[in-house]
Amino acid sequence: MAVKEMYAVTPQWNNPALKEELEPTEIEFRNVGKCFPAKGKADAPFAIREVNFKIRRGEVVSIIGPSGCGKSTILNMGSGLYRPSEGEVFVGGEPVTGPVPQVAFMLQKDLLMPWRSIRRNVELGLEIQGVPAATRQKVALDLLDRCHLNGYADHYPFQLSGGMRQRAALARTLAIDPQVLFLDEPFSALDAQTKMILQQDMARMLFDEKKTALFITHDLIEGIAMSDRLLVMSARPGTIIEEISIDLPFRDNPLERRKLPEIGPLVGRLMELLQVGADTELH
Ligand SMILES: Nc1ncnc2c1ncn2[C@@H]1O[C@H](COP(=O)(O)OP(=O)(O)OP(=O)(O)O)[C@@H](O)[C@H]1O
Repeated sequence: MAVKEMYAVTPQWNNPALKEELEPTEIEFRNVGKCFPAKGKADAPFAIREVNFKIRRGEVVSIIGPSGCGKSTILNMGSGLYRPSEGEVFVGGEPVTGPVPQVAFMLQKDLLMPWRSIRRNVELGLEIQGVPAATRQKVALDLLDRCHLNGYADHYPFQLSGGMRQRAALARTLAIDPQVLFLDEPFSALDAQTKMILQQDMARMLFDEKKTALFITHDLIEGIAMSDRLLVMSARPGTIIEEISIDLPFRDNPLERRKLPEIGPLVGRLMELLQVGADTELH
């Protein structure tokens, strides 16, 4: 049975019409294109073209697509680091014309500062905002507790495992209390089990605090387990070729969602769209 047929009846827990009524649009890309002019070349090829999508407040949406199709470019435009060459980007209903304060980024590399303790790494964004030391410390310790790093506040990054460092990076990302999170493959450097545990923590926090997240992943099951919706992109110049609603329970519990029988057909559909194995002979 085709995936589209399987989900023809939209269940009550994830009725997009209901959500549309309740939640405003948080992120919108309207006909967005981006080209990067190369030195000495008159015409710059487009990296992405005619990218259109809307994300409502509290939704988690994953972008899946082949390497180089422009996923990070989309995140960089959403956070105001890059300007579109054509079209418009909106966050929180406002056009993005520079760095957006209510947005935070989390990357594959934790980028913790080696000379700062874990607590002082988490406090960094608040320090830049001029938040008093006592408040910063309270926020940081509370977040470290929620990220299961209780007792590691005075350690330095080199004393932590990869998974713990990424937990610290998550605490730092959440410290400024952003409404929107741009997550660029935050778990891809971790081993499979640590990755699943961190996905679980992240999913719970995003759900409990109704954060809006745009998430890049190459891991198809991770995208399905963590998201309300998937945006599937074509190869360069990247554009969105399909939107898939993940009408499954447990958006706050990816460990449970992974076990659902619907995951297999959804992975199959994504593999078809991404043409995984199409030009490879299997022996
Ligand atoms: N600052 C830049 N200057 C020039 N070209 C760039 C720049 N940033 C991205 N590109 C180009 O734009 C295209 C899309 O890059 P991007 O990093 O967004 O892809 P991606 O889908 O995130 O890739 P991957 O999955 O491999 O991380 C690539 O061809 C890349 O070389």
